[in-house]
Amino acid sequence: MKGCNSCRLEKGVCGSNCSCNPTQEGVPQYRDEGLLSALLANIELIKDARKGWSAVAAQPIAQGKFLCQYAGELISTAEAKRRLAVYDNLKAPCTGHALLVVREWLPSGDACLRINIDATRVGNVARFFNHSCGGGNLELVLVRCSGSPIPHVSMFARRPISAGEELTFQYGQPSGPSDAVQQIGEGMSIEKVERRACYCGAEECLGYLPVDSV
Ligand SMILES: C[S@@+](CC[C@H](N)C(=O)[O-])C[C@H]1O[C@@H](n2cnc3c(N)ncnc32)[C@H](O)[C@@H]1O
Repeated sequence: MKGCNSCRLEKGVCGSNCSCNPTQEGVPQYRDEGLLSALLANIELIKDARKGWSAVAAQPIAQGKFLCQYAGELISTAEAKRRLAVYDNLKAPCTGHALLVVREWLPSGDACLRINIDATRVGNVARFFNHSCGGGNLELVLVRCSGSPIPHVSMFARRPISAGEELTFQYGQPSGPSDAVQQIGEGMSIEKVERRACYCGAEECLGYLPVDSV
């Protein structure tokens, strides 16, 4: 199926929000949600042959420094499931979706708030942060501003980061009790989900990207 020239998704997925510009093929296109211009002074985008676009620190970043929020379309779980099914069926090079699913668990571990943020077409620089099986150098913190029931997914440096280091975090990490792992969705077995090779290079690398939870 012929995909959109810019966001690389199939035409049906590439909707009215898409900022595709066929004349700039190869340049990642997305709608800047405000923080990007300030961040670009400190973060560079480079293209890796196997991982696609990667964000790299242009100068040292102190431990604990706030980098950005994970911006994107806040969508329902039903819509997230629909999109993930489409994304999972895309063949290379149409592989780089950026739909983040975060769960905020109650302390009891009995229930959670599921937050689905799709930065595939609309987002900020966070959509270029790749996965590391070793935990990466960024951590996601759920920050709730007064009056808002939905927390912001905020990204901080979890250790000092050197200039030239790629900015990564661990995809698929639960936010809550350690046994509250993400589940493969009902009716799906791990064999039915195409595993994508991971090239994070961490010692702990499992060889595959975490499977998106549906
Ligand atoms: C949120 S996007 C990150 C930016 C992406 N590299 C791009 O070019 O748009 C997530 C996608 O990047 C790729 N990716 C991220 N981390 C990776 C890794 N460790 N190894 C291989 N591919 C990776 C996968 O295609 C994944 O679906």
